[in-house]
Amino acid sequence: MKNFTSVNDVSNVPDLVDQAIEIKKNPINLSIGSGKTLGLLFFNPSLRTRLSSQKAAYNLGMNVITLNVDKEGWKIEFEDGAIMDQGSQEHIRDAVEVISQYCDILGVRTFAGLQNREEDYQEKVLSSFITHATVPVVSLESATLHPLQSLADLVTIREQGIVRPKVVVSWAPHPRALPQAVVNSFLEWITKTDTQVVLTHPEGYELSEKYTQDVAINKNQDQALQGADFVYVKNWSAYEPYGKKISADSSWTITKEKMALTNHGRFMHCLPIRRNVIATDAVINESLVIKQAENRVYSAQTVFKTLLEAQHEVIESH
Ligand SMILES: NCCC[C@H](NC(=O)CCC(=O)O)C(=O)O
Ligand SMILES: NC(=O)OP(=O)(O)O
Repeated sequence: MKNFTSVNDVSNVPDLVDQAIEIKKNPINLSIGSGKTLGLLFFNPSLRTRLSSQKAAYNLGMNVITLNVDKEGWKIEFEDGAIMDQGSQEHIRDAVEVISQYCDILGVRTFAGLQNREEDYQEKVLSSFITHATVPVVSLESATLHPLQSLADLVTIREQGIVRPKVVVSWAPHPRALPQAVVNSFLEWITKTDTQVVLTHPEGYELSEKYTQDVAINKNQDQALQGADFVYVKNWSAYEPYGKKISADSSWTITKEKMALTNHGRFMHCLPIRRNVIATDAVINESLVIKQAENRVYSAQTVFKTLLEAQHEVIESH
């Protein structure tokens, strides 16, 4: 593994899930990361990703340096060849080459701007990091994907021990327009496992075909929920017209009554969650959301360990 930015960086998804479950049993392994530094750069807010990545790094004996670029950094320029006589103060090329010297793994969080679909789906910011970094780059949620979350979600599902579960992925209402990253990513990871996946959303919330081609879609939420073992819920804004909120239909909120349609289904959400909008308190309080967040530590730790081991192999082979 060179970078960790999507499921395509992983050769065997079930194996990686197994590794995370093994690490969770015995998480402290201080030797592998001793003397190594994890750099974390945030262009957007975070609670779980920031803290679980730090905790994972500490479990491996690493040091951690963090910069909230949006609040504390210089204003970054992303255009090659830009004449920087306006607002931006530092070019991404210089920033990333400098940061690469300070760390052994570089994590980046950069949400979709939701203004320009092409720019977001080309992963303009994350791609600049990959181009200019001289160390492995880990996505801490990018414009279109959130692989550390998806790995933790697969660990959480596997821990329930259900053979070939039915996993229903449902849209739910939200007061703001949100990115498609979490749902895109979950779909590309869950379809690499032995599960039956059904996606449900209102008319107009179709995702990019890239992420839905192997997925059954049923736009009747009640029908989709029948027999579900897991109900993975997320709001996202429209892919077309891009980034727009086109419904606030509260009949899509997940309630106890909706969960009663499932096969004792377990509710899942990446957090943060708008309570009594996405789902009711009663549903969230009995859900897997806290376990998902717990598993973020072991998902990050598995990825950092894999990347550190790959670096050791390169050094030894020289
Ligand atoms: N990292 C987890 C999700 C992050 C982001 N949610 C948010 O921005 C929610 C903010 C709010 O509730 O206003 C998203 O949907 O991609
Ligand atoms: N689920 C998740 O990524 O949470 P944060 O945005 O708080 O990191």
